[in-house]
Amino acid sequence: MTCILKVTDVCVHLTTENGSVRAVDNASFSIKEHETFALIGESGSGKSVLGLAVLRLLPDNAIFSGNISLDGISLTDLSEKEMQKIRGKTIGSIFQNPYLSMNPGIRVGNQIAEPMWTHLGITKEAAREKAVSLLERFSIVPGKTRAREYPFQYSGGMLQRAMVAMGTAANPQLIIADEPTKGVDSLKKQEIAETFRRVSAEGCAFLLITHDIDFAKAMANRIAVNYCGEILEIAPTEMFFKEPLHPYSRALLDSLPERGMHPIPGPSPSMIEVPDGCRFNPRCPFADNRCRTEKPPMTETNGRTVRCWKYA
Ligand SMILES: Nc1ncnc2c1ncn2[C@@H]1O[C@H](COP(=O)(O)OP(=O)(O)OP(=O)(O)O)[C@@H](O)[C@H]1O
Ligand code: NI
Repeated sequence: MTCILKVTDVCVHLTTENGSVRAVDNASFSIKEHETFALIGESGSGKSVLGLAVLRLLPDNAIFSGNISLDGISLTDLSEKEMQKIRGKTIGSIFQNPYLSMNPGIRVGNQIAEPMWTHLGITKEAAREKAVSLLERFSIVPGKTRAREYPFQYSGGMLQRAMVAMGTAANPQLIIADEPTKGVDSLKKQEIAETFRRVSAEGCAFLLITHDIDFAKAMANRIAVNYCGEILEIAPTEMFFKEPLHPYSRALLDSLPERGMHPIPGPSPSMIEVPDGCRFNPRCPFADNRCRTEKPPMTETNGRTVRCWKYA
């Protein structure tokens, strides 16, 4: 299967008064066509920054290095104007808060139609018609009436679905969904899962950023575990949940309620003064001298990739 997204050795450091925040370091992974790839890990570990790096929407204080290519085109070399064509067309994005992502003063139908007339080169009229059918596809009925309504007239779940409709309007090849289930109840979560599956069945790949591990488990083909700005393990979902290899992955799963809710010992590390060697070493029960001084490489082992000296 061909890769749709290829992220190679990406680093994003954010300059602040207190020093440089190492939000993303040496991130490398690729997402295949039709694949859902989930990036999980604790709050502040750099997941969203990595998603923004792919969209080239990093804040002004960000220092970026590395390469990101989409379908063979290096996004890092594109001008902002070229990048705008990619955003919303080839890459769709869905952010956690539908109230923030949707413009309160524009009719929902027009918001969904907009990426189609700007990116697909169809008339506004045709785009509006397509928006109506998209709404109906996501069970927002009757589409014609609903399209003329404003976001405040929608329930939270409907807005979430409308947002997915908007993110998928221009038939993107990849969707970046950042915390799509944050603050939604389990019924709505199921609805989101269903809409994602529908879009995925049509061939769209997903970069799913979430700390909802159950949602990642239900949706993803592969899981990447992020810790303190680094990816520590990438594994096929089933393998990962059956036998996580990295000590942090294990600790993360053991901290889940269904696995006994064992907290991970020790505090989360600073993102500015990051630990030497393996970033997890201060909290790792297996850490030895080398773990404290030398950074482990990403190593292929048993069908997955792990950044740990135990497997190097
Ligand atoms: N504009 C910014 N300037 C400085 N630091 C920032 C900026 N944006 C994010 N950060 C820092 O970068 C780090 C990574 O943040 P990020 O939002 O990517 O984490 P996350 O894994 O998505 O967390 P969450 O699960 O809470 O969304 C954090 O330490 C955060 O405080
Ligand atoms: Ni985030």
